[in-house]
Amino acid sequence: MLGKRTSDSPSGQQMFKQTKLSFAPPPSQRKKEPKPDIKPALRPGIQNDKVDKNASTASKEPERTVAGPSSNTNLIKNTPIPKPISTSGNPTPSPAIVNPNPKRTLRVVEKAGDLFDAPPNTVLIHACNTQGSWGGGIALAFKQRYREAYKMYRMYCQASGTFASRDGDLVGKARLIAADNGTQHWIGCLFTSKRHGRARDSPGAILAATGPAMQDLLKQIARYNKRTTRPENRIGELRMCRINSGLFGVPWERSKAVLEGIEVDEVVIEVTAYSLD
Ligand SMILES: Nc1ncnc2c1ncn2[C@@H]1O[C@H](COP(=O)(O)OP(=O)(O)OC[C@H]2O[C@H](OP(=O)(O)O)[C@H](O)[C@@H]2O)[C@@H](O)[C@H]1O
Repeated sequence: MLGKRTSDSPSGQQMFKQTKLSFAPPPSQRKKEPKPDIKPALRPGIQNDKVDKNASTASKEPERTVAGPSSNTNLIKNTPIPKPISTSGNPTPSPAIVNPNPKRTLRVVEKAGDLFDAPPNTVLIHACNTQGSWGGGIALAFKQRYREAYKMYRMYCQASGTFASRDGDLVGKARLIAADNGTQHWIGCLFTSKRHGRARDSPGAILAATGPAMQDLLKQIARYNKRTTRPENRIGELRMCRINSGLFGVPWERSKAVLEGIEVDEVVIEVTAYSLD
């Protein structure tokens, strides 16, 4: 689904407007954000006061430091609340049909394909431990592709006091990291297990952490997009692998069910889960 934000602070109907994007200017005309933050705000404990103060408990979304190549984006906005179904001859439809306040939940769309084959401004989401290790599975592929992002992730884990087996409070949280390799991708780290390998959390604990972690990530993305004035810099699409289903050993359908139960309010987000099979 394609959507375009029509102003920095869309309101009312604008939030629900679905249009195909075509705002990407040619490279020569691309402008940087008016106040480019030259600080890599992803370095907790070092350059971002907010992150520094809250590194162990909160996730602060980063600033992308340079306005890079743009692309069509397809941030998923709220779908309009369906109008009540009017049944002729029945002026008072059954409450089962008319829900004045329908719950809106995350949509999970599944596709076959390589997660990394994604356009700019896409968040690539994967499940992480809180120990600072991207040692296997798709995490290792992330590490090989996004070296600096891996360092940021590792540093964040260390700054959060979870390194070296100390108690981690990152479980159930997330970290949004700007990719460093020219792809204009973002990395969405969902901390769904404290440890990894044989010491990973139980499937129940991983599932319990998955919902809050995803919600935390969605908040970070929404905050980033809200404060980013240039549409070409906004995050447009969310993609994930079948999180938790490999080395973490949790059947994908169970994680998917958790994700689909996440309530979303202001902005309804759709996430596409890619798998190679
Ligand atoms: N290019 C690609 N495109 C699309 N899907 C791809 C793909 N490549 C692989 N997949 C699939 O992606 C799913 C997740 O499977 P994974 O085993 O990776 O992740 P997980 O979430 O179960 O576990 C997390 C822990 O694994 C790591 O390694 P370490 O513990 O550090 O060693 C972390 O650090 C964590 O701790 C499986 O369906 C794979 O088929």
